[in-house]
Amino acid sequence: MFKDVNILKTEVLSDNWYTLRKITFEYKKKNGEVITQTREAYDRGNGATILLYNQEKKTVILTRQFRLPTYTNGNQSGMMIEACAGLLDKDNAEDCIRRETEEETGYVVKDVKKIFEAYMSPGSVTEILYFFIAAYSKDMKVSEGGGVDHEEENIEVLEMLFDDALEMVNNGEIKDAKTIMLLQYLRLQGIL
Ligand SMILES: Nc1nc2c(ncn2[C@@H]2O[C@H](COP(=O)(O)OP(=O)(O)O[C@H]3O[C@H](CO)[C@@H](O)[C@H](O)[C@@H]3O)[C@@H](O)[C@H]2O)c(=O)[nH]1
Ligand SMILES: [Mg+2]
Repeated sequence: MFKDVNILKTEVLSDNWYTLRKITFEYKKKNGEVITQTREAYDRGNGATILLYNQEKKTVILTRQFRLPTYTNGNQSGMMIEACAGLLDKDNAEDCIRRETEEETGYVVKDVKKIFEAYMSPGSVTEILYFFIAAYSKDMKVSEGGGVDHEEENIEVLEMLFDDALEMVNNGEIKDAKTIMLLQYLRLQGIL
């Protein structure tokens, strides 16, 4: 029986660091007509991201790092202010985000709360991103953070007032989608 979607052919166009596939498929439209389409899909795995917040100090922890793709598309310095995030290895999203939090920010947080998940670029990138928040305090800081040396991550850790971060969304200094979603979530929920 023909389903609404039927994959006919998958070609790997590139599998250097991540995988770019060209997929030809049949798709049944609402009116019953079956059409054949080809689409490219970039598979870089799935990811997790977290916003650390402190309700007493009214602060959040963010990171700053060079992001080459943005440099090629209008971001003059290539630097991006982002919530801590990382790609899932074989571990689940919560274990991954705890590990990334320690590696990138130097904090070992206690309770992490999953708030939602989202496809960040559904027309071209397969990735689903798992979103978390966690309270942080000074005593949870165990190291400088900054990322893993062998992965050549050069990550700066920023602690800033939540209101300043929201203002940076308004004035365009923060332009990363996951970070904007997390900051807005904290305000919408009345957490900060
Ligand atoms: N050598 C090499 N390294 C790469 C390449 N592509 C990425 N990397 C490096 O691989 C590391 C991956 O680090 P993670 O912390 O695991 O992932 P991330 O790049 O921070 O990903 C997070 O942010 C992305 C962008 O917002 C998200 O898409 C992703 O889900 C996740 O949240 C980074 O140091 C990155 O520079 C490549 O083509 N070659
Ligand atoms: Mg990262």
